[in-house]
Amino acid sequence: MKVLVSDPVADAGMELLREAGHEVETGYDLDGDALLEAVRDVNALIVRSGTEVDRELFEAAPNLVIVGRAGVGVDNIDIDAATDHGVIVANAPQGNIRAAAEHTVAMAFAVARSIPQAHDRLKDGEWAKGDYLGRELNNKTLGIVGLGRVGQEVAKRLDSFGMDLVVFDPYISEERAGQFGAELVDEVHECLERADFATIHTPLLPETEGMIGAEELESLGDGYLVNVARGGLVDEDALAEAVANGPVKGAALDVFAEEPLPADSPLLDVDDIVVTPHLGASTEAAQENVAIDTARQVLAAFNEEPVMSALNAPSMDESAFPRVKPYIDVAETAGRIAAQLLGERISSVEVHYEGEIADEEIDLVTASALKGVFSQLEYEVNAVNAPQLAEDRGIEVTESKTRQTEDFQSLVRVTVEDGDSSMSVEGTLFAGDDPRIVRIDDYRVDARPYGHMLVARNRDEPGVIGLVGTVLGESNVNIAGMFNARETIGGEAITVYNLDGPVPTETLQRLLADDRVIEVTTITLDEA
Ligand SMILES: NC(=O)C1=CN([C@@H]2O[C@H](COP(=O)(O)OP(=O)(O)OC[C@H]3O[C@@H](n4cnc5c(N)ncnc54)[C@H](O)[C@@H]3O)[C@@H](O)[C@H]2O)C=CC1
Ligand SMILES: O=C(O)C(=O)COP(=O)(O)O
Repeated sequence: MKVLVSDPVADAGMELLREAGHEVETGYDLDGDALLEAVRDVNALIVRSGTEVDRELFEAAPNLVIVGRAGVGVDNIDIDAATDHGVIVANAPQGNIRAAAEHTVAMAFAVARSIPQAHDRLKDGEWAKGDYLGRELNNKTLGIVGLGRVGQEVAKRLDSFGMDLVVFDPYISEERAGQFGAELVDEVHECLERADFATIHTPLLPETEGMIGAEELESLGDGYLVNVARGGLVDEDALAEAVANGPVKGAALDVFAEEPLPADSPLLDVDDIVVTPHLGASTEAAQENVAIDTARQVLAAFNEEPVMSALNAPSMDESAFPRVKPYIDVAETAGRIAAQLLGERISSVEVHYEGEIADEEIDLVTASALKGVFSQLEYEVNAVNAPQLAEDRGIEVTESKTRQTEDFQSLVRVTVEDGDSSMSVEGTLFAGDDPRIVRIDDYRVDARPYGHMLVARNRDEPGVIGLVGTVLGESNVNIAGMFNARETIGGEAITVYNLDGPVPTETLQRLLADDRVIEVTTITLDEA
């Protein structure tokens, strides 16, 4: 497989990919058409915050399986576009959070003690001791906006520096905040009003964009703002104004709405605004961590294993995967057969689980059943985009589970419906890993799902199987195996054939010309 790394990532990650036999190329200066050209034949793209991964890029990269973000923030990646194209987006949500938290603490001290300003003047030969009277963090209140992974690490560190902690985060509980010695408040304004130092740690989302504007800075008053999260969270013009002319005392920023920060940014003109060029994650340890984590996600995607930190695809516990994996294939096959047999547009899909499989995480199995159902569509469907596709088309998807089972250790049943008609297909595993289709509609069968198959519904009369054998034989289609099941003697029967090749359309027409044959459907699956 081919991997393009378009932002600088530690060697440890690239080594892992190379050791696994993959081709890894770097292209740190690529953008525009050069980037689109470079992704044309790649299977994975690894980025940090520097690469804009937009819809156009996904359109230009037909072989892309995964975009790995060697870090936390994915605001530079169009995840909806990735999902539409069936591409996994995975980040590395743990490896750099301590680095980001330490940088936050460093920035708070830097601005409160004017370290960069004093440093510059001393380097210029000036002993400006009398010009700086800083503020201590000790005994002050820290307002944390967003108590997620980084926010929590910051809370732990600054709590131990003697700060009182107030948190605004609408998605966490009071108990959770309490575990970090913090008080949860309901309004961002209250958090900022009480804060001597405010620090932001939310993702950049449409809902959080510009969340700290002129009014919020007014609430902060004579305090300091630290932003090591994302530039777009803060109105930069309002901040420059609030620090230059009051009321805000100072700000320390690692991130900017536009990066690199344009030279004419008003932030650069204000002395009490301390800036760093997005260095929060730039430590040796953090870079090694996220590079390795990202490479592992890419390898998992290449191996069709669950991608643990996928943001747009179902995942599961690594230890459970070996138990669930065979059912992923069974569900896809059952979905594929059910949809092909129904042969109409589909308004709902139900995936039912019985037996031991009912105890497992089955999101990936259901996604795979949907992939099977949609496999006849003209474009590439996979477990990443199939659930989205169902939603986009207004197809209702339901799951049901029961621990009880009649005959098999575990069973997956996929039922597709459109209005009055429906079709159910049940699959299981014999001897732990041998996939079998054990029911089609109301018929119990025992069919091996692979290669070219023919499912015939016919009247249960003598000679029909002979007819099918003769007609297939005359078309030079060899029967590799077959299973016949019937409702009642003389009623309807269903026969499933495994064939060595495809059935020509005229052969199907010849079969249908016999009035004992009610319906014939060909199904194409992967070879065994
Ligand atoms: N400067 C740098 O190099 C780095 C920056 N980051 C950035 O730091 C930020 C935080 O990262 P993590 O803590 O890992 O993310 P996280 O997802 O663990 O935590 C985010 C927190 O924000 C909260 N939140 C969401 N919407 C909110 C709202 N409207 N108001 C208040 N809180 C809200 C969530 O409930 C969650 O607790 C991200 O923007 C990330 O990209 C992360 C690492 C390095
Ligand atoms: O992980 C994050 O969210 C970061 O902001 C780090 O960004 P970077 O990988 O240094 O471009």
